[in-house]
Amino acid sequence: MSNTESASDPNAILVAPSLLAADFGRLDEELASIEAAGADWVHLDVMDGHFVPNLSFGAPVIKALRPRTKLVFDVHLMIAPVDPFLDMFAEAGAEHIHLHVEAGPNTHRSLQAVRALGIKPGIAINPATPAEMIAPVLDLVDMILVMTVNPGFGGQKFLRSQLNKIRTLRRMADETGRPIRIGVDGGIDPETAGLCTEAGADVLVAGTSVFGLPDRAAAIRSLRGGAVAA
Ligand SMILES: O=C(CO)[C@@H](O)[C@H](O)COP(=O)(O)O
Ligand SMILES: [Fe+2]
Repeated sequence: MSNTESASDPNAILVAPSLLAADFGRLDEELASIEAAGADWVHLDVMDGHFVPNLSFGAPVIKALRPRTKLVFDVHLMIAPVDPFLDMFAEAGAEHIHLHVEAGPNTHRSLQAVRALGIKPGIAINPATPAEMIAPVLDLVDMILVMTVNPGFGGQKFLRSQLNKIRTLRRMADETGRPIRIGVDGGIDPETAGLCTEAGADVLVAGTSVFGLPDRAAAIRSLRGGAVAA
């Protein structure tokens, strides 16, 4: 199934390769490779060296990449504070913005600001944060991003402890009566993809298991295969 066909199906499992694991010296070629390989979205990890102990790239890089691909820009902000930078990411071409429930005390305000900019809001949640922490903002989001590693780095080991949280969040999301996608981010490979989709996730964010393989189409097929088999 092509990227546009699967992305328009509300029941489809979507694959969002994380550019963090790409070759930063050839980002436009790397983007082209995942677009041709059938990726649904591209996941863009923004790190500030404060909310997480690493730096990646910011709005200027995202803006420069925007004309290079038709893929949906799924931006994961690992920054605190968030609010002063939202306009910048909107202007850069973000179509989704995930901000962390742990990033500040005014999560409602931040999510409302994302929506007001015409961007789909997502709430990201760290492994040590209980599912209930995002109950008060579920009516404001289109997506939940469950961190299945502690954020800050690619290539980490999947935390199985998050599977119960995915189940709980799937129930909470369904109870809203609105379609809310649940993404999983960190250590996702064909095996862990299956565990996550079985628990209720429907977006697979994957860096190493896509960009670490020379054949990106085969890598994305394997992720979808793992998910379907669950
Ligand atoms: O947000 C993050 C890390 O903080 C992720 O999006 C990683 O980029 C996923 O990388 P892999 O675990 O798939 O290598
Ligand atoms: Fe991410």
